Amino acid sequence: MNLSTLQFLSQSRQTPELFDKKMTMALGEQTSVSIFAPGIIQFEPVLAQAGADAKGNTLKAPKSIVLSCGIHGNETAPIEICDAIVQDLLAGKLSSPHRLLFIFGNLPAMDIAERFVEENLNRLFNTNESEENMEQKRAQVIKQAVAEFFDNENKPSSHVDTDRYHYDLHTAIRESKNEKFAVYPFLHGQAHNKDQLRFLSACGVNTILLSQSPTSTFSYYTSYHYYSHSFTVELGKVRPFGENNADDFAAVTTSLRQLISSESLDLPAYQACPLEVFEVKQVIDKSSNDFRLTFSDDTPNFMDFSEGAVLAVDGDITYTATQDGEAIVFPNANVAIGQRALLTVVPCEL
Ligand SMILES: O=C(O)CCC(=O)N[C@@H](CCC(=O)O)C(=O)O
Ligand SMILES: [Zn+2]
Repeated sequence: MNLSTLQFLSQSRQTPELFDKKMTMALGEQTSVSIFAPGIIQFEPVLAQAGADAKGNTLKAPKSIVLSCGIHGNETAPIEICDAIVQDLLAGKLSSPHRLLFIFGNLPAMDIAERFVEENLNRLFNTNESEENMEQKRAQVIKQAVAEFFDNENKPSSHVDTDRYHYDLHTAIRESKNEKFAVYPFLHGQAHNKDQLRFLSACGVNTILLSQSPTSTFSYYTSYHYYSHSFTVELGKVRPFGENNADDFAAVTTSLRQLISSESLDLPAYQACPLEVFEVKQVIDKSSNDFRLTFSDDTPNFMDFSEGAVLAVDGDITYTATQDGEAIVFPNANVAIGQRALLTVVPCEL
């Protein structure tokens, strides 16, 4: 296989059978490339594997960085950003001192421009190992690739001393008052990392939601099992392939490329970052086909409500805002029964 002419994403979508077996190849003299499966590719610096440069000097340990996109097939902007980065790495236009794993999540859903084919892939990152449909099978393949990449024999002892990173890139169904935002998965009492928020701010992501409980999302999975600095990052609104405005993604594209290509980053001070932090107040699951939201489909994420305002009705159950300023995020009445249909958030201090 000629890596310099490989069109990794488009060939993964068009001829996935090419990548059915794991393969490892050299990319020039500096980089080893492993393809785990269609849409899953790793880049690893050869010298870093040996731990020393040509003169025998010990090298700084490389970061291990996972960039995932297309976990929802119609969230195209992150897919386009990661596709361009992978193409530049393969063509030798970009190089990295770090270990990189790119995951293009739901390839069949990309082809039909849908969030998923049979089941929401971002609700399958838990201990369940069923393989009854395409998304369940894909979740197992992704989990296996991540396990090999992070290699828990060398697991850090906490989130404090980790050099593992996972940015799961998405776009949202609705407009958002705060256009770019990130979900910081529940850390089970460990401290939130301000350097990570500085990096997200450099990406143009200045709104952070602190999750308060375990979830079955990909970012919670890597955070919990591998102690990576993990985030679900929402970069804007869902649009079809080719309809994303590159200017809207310039800061995140530049910052991700710097993260990949530099030993260390020059980030603004935490105090200088215009961050707004929220904590999740209510996680509202749909429990019946009678579930409905009380606000219109064009109500944006982060619209806030007064205490007592009715947000959703589910048969006999009425969900209301519990305090003034409680805001809605990810409202979706069309989810499967048992799944999250709405989050509410309130401002908080880190
Ligand atoms: O806009 C929406 O309603 C959904 C956008 C999206 O896919 N969000 C993620 C968030 C995952 C998390 O909470 O960490 C999802 O719902 O899977
Ligand atoms: Zn998504």
